[in-house]
Order: sequence, then structure tokens, then C-alpha cells
Amino acid sequence: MDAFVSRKKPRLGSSTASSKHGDRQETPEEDSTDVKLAILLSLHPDIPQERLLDVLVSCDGSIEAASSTLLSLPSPSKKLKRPAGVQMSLSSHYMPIKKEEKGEGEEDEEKKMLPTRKGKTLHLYSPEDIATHTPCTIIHNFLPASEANNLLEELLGESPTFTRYQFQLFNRTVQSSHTSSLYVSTPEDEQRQTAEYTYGGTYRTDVRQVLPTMRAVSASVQQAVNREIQTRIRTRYPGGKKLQFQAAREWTPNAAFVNCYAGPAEHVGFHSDDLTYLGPRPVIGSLSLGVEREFRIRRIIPKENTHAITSTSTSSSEGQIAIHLPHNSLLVMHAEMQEEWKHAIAPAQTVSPHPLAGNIRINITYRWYRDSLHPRFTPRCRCGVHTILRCVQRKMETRGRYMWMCHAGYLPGKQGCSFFQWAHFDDDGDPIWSRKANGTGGPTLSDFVDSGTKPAT
Ligand SMILES: O=C(O)CCC(=O)C(=O)O
Ligand SMILES: [Fe+2]
Repeated sequence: MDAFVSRKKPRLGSSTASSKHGDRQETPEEDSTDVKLAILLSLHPDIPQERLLDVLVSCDGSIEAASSTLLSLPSPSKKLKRPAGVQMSLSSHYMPIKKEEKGEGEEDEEKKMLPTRKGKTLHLYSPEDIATHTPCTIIHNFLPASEANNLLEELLGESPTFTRYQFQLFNRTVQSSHTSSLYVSTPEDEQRQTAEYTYGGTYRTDVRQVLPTMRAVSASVQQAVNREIQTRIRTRYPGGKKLQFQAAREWTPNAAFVNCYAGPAEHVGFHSDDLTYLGPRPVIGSLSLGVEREFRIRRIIPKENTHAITSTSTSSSEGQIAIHLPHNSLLVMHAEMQEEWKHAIAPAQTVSPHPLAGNIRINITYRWYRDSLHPRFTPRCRCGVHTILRCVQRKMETRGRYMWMCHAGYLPGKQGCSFFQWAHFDDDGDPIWSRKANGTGGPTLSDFVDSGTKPAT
């Protein structure tokens, strides 16, 4: 939620949003969002605080713009699930850009400018539009229908015991609106995840072993995601080459957050996924089941300062993009996503019930935790909490650089030790340590797909 910062707040010790789930990445340069939120709350007392915050983010922190956006929103009773009159294809909206701006490895730029506007949301449905205008690609009807239903039922069976994570927001401890759980491949990994990995500075207690259908499906996810990555590199990245710090190796998921949104109001606010174990330029495979919901994305780095790639219109005047995620769709968040965009699942006023799930949406985000970023290797700060990896997003002079920093300042009742260290990576995104790392070798997480054959180290 760092898009609306206009003045600096103390580096550490002041609270901001952070999560057990570990999926929020916010820079230390954030400011008095609480003041802005309080003003908005006084102007719009009937609108939930989280909604106000989302709109404030989408308006770059401008109270005036947020307030007029809120006034123009339909009242709850009028809101439609799929907005009427919304474009189903963008072909009629393309605006040409100059030929000389074309990059090698990029598709024809003629079609690429996107009519997003601040405070407005552009709805995208087709895989072609999504690939062209966002850092994501989507595969609809990804699994055979019966397998998708089996997976949905398997996870619906588990979801009543999922938990809400807690995080700090404006000096208050609040709970996530939706529930989730973390899945890994083996019982040993379950144990390691609870004992060794921290999320937002605390250990996770709710870690589970992948269930049979989920494991079976992982192979298809792995295959499809790797295919999408290669297509993306070939067709969209400068010179047809992977991005700097993007892994060169095959993407092999070994951890997955399963999210449950039980009803239209459950949502997740704008965030970037935590890079601490994924490393820079990560790719995430996100499988949606049950009720269709809107995945909102918003660019946070001006296009001219990015490493790439997807050609949307120019930076600061862009609004949000909503990607519609129907049952059985696989969304791939590509390597440009986490550092340059934020994403959210927007609250909905209504949803169309799904025959098996009712009003519930289940989502699996398949992730690849790098062995080289196991917490035994990463820097420890003076207060004993694992450091977290962040990318500088706002500060112009250091934008795009990575840093290890203390997370304690974001925990309830804890002041950070202000530990800070620049992070260095090789071209494939594995860390280069200036001093000897904290540990050498040792067990790492097993891959979902071939954990049976991978030697236990
Ligand atoms: O539910 C989704 O599609 C996204 C969830 C998400 O952003 C996350 O788990 O980090
Ligand atoms: Fe996320």
C-alpha cells in the first residue's frame, strides 16, 4: 500500500500492514495513511475501512480523488458482478504508439496502449488482452472438469479449518478478511516450515501436507507454468531473454498458499507477495476454483522505470485493471509482477453461486521457495527475527534495488532494530553473500511433483 505516500514516516517502529501469510511487501517509506483514512472515514462513515483503503490506494493517496470515486460508486444494492457495458475485448480501444518505441522481443506495439484511467477500473476477460496488457497470463478451463471439481471438493473439505492471519494496521492488530493455509510436500517439510520459516516475523502454526488431488494437479501446473514462462520470455521480454534475476532453471513449486473467500465480502487488499523465500522476479501459478472473483492489479512503478515489458499506457495516470478469474482458471503471475505491480482480490457486492462451492472461492497460489534463500542462509537482525527481502519501489535513486531488513518493527508491540543490508543476487536471482552465510547445506523443501524421487538431503 505504498502508492499513496506523500511524506515519510519513521523508518521503523511505526506500524503498517504486514502479515503472517507473508504476502505483503511494503516499503519503509510509508506515511500517515491513518490520517487520510480517518478523514475518508469521516466523509464516508458507511463504507467499510478496507474498502476506503483500497480506493485510497487506487487514487495514489489523494483524499479528494478517493472521495469523489467513492461518491460515484454504485450503492451496494445496485452493484453488478460483471459490470454492464464493460468491454469484453479491448480491440476497439487500442491506441497506436510510435514505431521507434518498439523493443526487440516485444510483440507488435501498435495495439498496446491501454485506456486505463486513474480512479477507473478496466475489466479484462480474454487471455489475449490479459497477456498483452498485464504482467499475467491466464488459461481458462485449465484442468479436465472432473479433476477441477475433485480438487475443489478436496479443498472445500479443508477450508473450514483454515485460519485468518493477523497483521498490524495503523497501530491496531487486525485480522485478514479471508482464511488460508500453507501446504508443503512432505511431513518433514511441514515440520520445517513451522520451525524454520517465518512469515511477517512470526512462525506459522498452520502448515499442512498437500492432499492427493492437489499433488496430482501440481504436475500439470508445473508444466503449464513453465510453458507460459517460456512463451512470455520469447514474445514479450526485451531481446527475447529472461529478466535479470529471474531464475533460469525450471520453475518447480514446493509450497502453496490455499486461500478461501467465503462470500463476496471476503477479500485481500492490495499487496505484493513477499520475496523473502521466492527471491527476486518470482513467478507464481494461481489456480482459481469455485466462485468467480475479480483479481485487481495496479502498476506501482512508472512504466518508464520498469525493466520491461508489457506495454500499457504511461504510469501515473493508470487506473486499476480487473482480471476476471472464473472456476478452473490458471493465472500465471510473471516475473515482472511482484516488483512492479500490486494485486488484490476486490470485495464484491454479489457473486454468482457455484454449483459445488456456493458462494465460496478457493485459490491455490503455487510457489517455488528457493533452496538458496532458506532462512538458515539469510541475514539475521540484532533482535533475532529473520530479515525479510524487499525491493525498493518508490525512492527514485535506489528503485529496483533489493534489501534485507528487520521485520520486528511491523509486529504488534515490537520495535525493530533497524537492521538493513543491501541484497545482492547473481543473474539467476540466487544470493551472493558478502560474508559467509549463516549456514551451509542442510535440508530444503521437497518439490510437489517429484518429491518421491528427489533424494532427501
Ligand atoms: O486469491 C487470489 O487469487 C490471490 C491471493 C494472493 O494474492 C496471495 O495468496 O498472495
Ligand atoms: Fe498475493
